[in-house]
Amino acid sequence: MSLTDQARAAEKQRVQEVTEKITVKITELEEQVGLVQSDVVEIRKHYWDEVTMDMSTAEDAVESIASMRQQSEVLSERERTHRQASKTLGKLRKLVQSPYFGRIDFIERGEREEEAVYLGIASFLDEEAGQYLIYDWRAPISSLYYDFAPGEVAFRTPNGTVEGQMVLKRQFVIRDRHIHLMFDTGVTIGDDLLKQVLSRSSDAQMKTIVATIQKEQNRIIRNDSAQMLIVQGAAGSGKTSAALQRVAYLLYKHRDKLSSDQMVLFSPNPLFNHYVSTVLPELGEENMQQTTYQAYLEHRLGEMFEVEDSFTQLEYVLTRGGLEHVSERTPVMEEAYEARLSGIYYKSSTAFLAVIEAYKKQLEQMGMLFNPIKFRDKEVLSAARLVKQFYSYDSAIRLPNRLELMKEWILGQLELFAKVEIEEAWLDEEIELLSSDEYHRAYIKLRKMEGERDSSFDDYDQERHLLARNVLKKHLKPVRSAVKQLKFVDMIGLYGQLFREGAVAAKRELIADKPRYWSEICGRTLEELAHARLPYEDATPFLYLMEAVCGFQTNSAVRHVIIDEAQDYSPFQLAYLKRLFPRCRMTALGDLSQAIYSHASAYSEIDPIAALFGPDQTEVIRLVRSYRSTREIVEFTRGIVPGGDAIEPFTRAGSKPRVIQTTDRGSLHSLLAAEAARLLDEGYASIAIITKTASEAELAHQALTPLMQVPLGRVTKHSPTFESGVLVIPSYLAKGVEFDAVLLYDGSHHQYGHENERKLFYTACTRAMHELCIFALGDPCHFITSQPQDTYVLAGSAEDVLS
Ligand SMILES: Nc1ncnc2c1ncn2[C@@H]1O[C@H](COP(=O)(O)OP(=O)(O)OP(=O)(O)O)[C@@H](O)[C@H]1O
Repeated sequence: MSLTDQARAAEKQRVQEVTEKITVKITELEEQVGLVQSDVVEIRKHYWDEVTMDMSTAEDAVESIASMRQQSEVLSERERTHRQASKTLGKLRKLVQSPYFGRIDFIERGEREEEAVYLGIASFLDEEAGQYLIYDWRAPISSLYYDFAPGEVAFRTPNGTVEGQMVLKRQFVIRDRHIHLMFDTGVTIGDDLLKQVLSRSSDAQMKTIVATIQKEQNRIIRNDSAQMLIVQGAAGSGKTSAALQRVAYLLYKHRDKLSSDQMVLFSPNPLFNHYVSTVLPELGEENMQQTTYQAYLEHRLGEMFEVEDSFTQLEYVLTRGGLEHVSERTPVMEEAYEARLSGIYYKSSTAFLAVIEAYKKQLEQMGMLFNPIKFRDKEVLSAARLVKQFYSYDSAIRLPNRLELMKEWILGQLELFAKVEIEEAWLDEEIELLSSDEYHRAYIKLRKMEGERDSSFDDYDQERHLLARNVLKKHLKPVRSAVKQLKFVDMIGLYGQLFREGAVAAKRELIADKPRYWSEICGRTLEELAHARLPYEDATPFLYLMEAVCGFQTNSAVRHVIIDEAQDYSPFQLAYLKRLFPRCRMTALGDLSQAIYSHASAYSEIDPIAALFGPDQTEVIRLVRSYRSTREIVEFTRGIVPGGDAIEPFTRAGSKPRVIQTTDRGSLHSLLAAEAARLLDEGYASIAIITKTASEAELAHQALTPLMQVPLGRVTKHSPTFESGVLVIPSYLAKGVEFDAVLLYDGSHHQYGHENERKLFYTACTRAMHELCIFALGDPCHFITSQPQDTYVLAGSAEDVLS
C-alpha cells in the first residue's frame, strides 16, 4: 500500500520531533546521573563522618546502630536511583537512533477518536503533554500489532479485554534518526519487511526480532498462564528467538517482582551462550543467567569424578566407539559398542528413574553402604558399625534426615575418640615440631582460658595437654568436615550396587525389564566407577540417587527456567531440573527432528514432560513455519525427517541445494576450497564447513588450511565464541546457530549410512540460511537420494564441477 506524500512528510516530521524530545531527555538524565553519582561518591567518602558511634551505654549503642542504618539507607537509595537512571539512559540512547518500528491506529469500541500508537523497544512519555509518544512493544495494546491485520481487533489488559477497530497498520525501518523504509500493511506483519530482514547476512550473534514477531511466536512470548510451556518447532522456526523475546516480555510484565538473575537459560553449549548473549541487551534488558547442563554436572560431581561430557559421548557414538576407520572390527568390539548404546538408552529412560526411586525405598530398610571413618591408620568407625547405627533409627525417618542424625552421632563419636587419642605419642613428636609462632598462640590461648592470670607454661602436663589438643584438632578438622558433607555415605558403592550381581538380595528384582547387553552394561559401569570416571549417561542418575539419599539441593530463587534444544534432554534430566528449581516455571523449546543423542528424548512423547507439571499446567505450542532458510533449502531438508512435510517454508527464494560427488579426498578438498572462495566472492560473510564429528573436523581443517585464501577457523567444544568468515565445525556443535552458507563436508553413504544419523544430517543441513552445498566422497547418502529429484541439483563428478 503506498503512502501519500502528505503522510510521508508527517511521519518524517514526527521522527524529528520525537528524537529531539528524546535528546532533551537524555541531556537531562545525563546531568541527573552525574549528580547522583557524585552524591554516591561523597556519601561513601564521608560515610563515617555522618555516623556517631558511641557504645558506652546500651542506649548509646542503639542510637549508634540507628544512625548507621540511616546512613546506609541514604546510600542505597542514591545507588538505586543511579542504577535506575543509568538503565533508562541506556534505553533512551538506543531509542534515539531508532525510536519505533510500527504504528497502529486504534478506535476503542464506543469511542470516536482514534489513537495512533507507535511501538518501540521501550516506552517514551512526553511529560508535558502527558502522552506516550512511544509504547513499549510489550505493553498490552502493542499485541494488536503482532496479532491482527486492520479490522476488528481485541487485546487483553489486566482489567479485561478491550475491543475496537484497527484502522491503520504501518511499518518503519528507522536508522540513525532517519526513515529508511515505511509502508502500510494489510497482513499481520508484512512479508516484505520480514523477507528483507531474513535476506540479510547472518551474524556471529543473534538479533532481536521485535519488529517482525509473527502471530504464532507472539503466543509463546506472551504466554503467562502455563507453568510448563512446551514449544515444538521446526528448524529455524524462531524457537530461540521467541524464547529470548519472552524473557524480555516477562521481565517487563513482572518488573516489580522478577529480575533477570531469577531466570536461567540452559543452552546446548558455551558457543551458543555467546551467540544469544546480545539479544536482551539490545532490547535494553540485562541478560538472564546462562549455563549448560554440563556445567552444572561438573559443578556438582567434578570433585568426585572425571565427568564425561555429552560431546565426548556423542563422538564415541558417531565414530562407532572410535573404530570408524578400523578395517577389522571383531564381534567383541561391535558388541561393546552396541552394549554402550543400549546402556545410554536405558539409563536415560523414565524406567531407570523409577528403578532409582524404588531403590531409594529399599535403602530405607536395607542395603545402605558407608565409608569407614578413618583417622591416620586407625579405623574410628567401621562401615559395618555405621550400617548398624543407621538402621537403628526409626525406619519411618526419611533417608536424608537419618543421615543428619548419623552426622551428629559420628561427630560425637569423634569427640570421644579424641579424648583417647590425645594420649598418643605421635602428638608429642608433632608438638616438638611446632613453630615458635604456634607455640606462642597456644600460650595466649591458655592465658585466656586461665582468666588472664599471669600463668606460664610451668605446668608440663597442662602445657602438653593444651598443645596436643590443638594439634589433634587441626588433624581432625578434615575428618569432621568430610563428615559434615556426608562423605561417609558410600555413594559410588551405592550406585554401583545397582549393577553388581547379588549385592543386595532384593535389589535385583528392581530391574525387572533388563535392557539388552545387561551384563556388559553392568561390567562397564563398575569398571568406570572404579576408575573414578563417570560416563555422561550415568551422571544424571548418579546425581539423582545422591540427592534422593542425601537430600535434594534446590534453588528456590530461580523463578523461570528456559531450556533450549530440549529434545536433547532425556525425560530423566528434565525431571531432575524440575526438582532442582522447585519454584520455577519452565519453557522448553525443542524439535524432535533434531534429537541427535542416542538417549531417549524428552520430546519423543510429550506425556512424560507434561507429567512434570501435570496436563492442566502444561501448554504445547507448535511452530511449523521455517524462517531461517530459503524456500529451496526448506523444500529439500524437510523431506529428510519423518513428518517434515508439515514444515512450511517462508517465501524467500534462493538456489536449490547442490550435491557434489567426488571420488578422492584430494579433489574433495580442492572443490571445498573453491566453493568457499566463490561464496566469499558473492559477499557471504559466514560460511561453515560442517563435518560429522570433531575428529573429521580436525582432519578437514588440517587439509583445507593450505588451500584457502582466507584464514580458516575451527570450532571445538572448548570454543567460547565464533567469528564470521569460513570455519570448520562438527555437526553437533552447530546446533542452534546459523550461517549464510553451509558446505557439508562429506554427506556420503559411508558417513551417514545409519538410520540414527538422519537427525544429525538434518540438523547440519538446516543451519544454512542462503546456500547449501553437500559434498560426498563416494555415493551420496540415502537421506539425499531418497529426496525428490527436483529438490536438489546433482553436480556429477569432481571433474565436471572443476571444469
Ligand atoms: N519473526 C521473525 N522475524 C525475523 N526473523 C526471524 C523471525 N523468526 C525467526 N527469525 C529468524 O530465523 C532464524 C532462526 O531463528 P531461531 O534460531 O530462533 O530458530 P530455532 O527454531 O531456534 O532454530 P533451530 O531449532 O534450527 O536452532 C534466525 O535468524 C531468526 O532471527
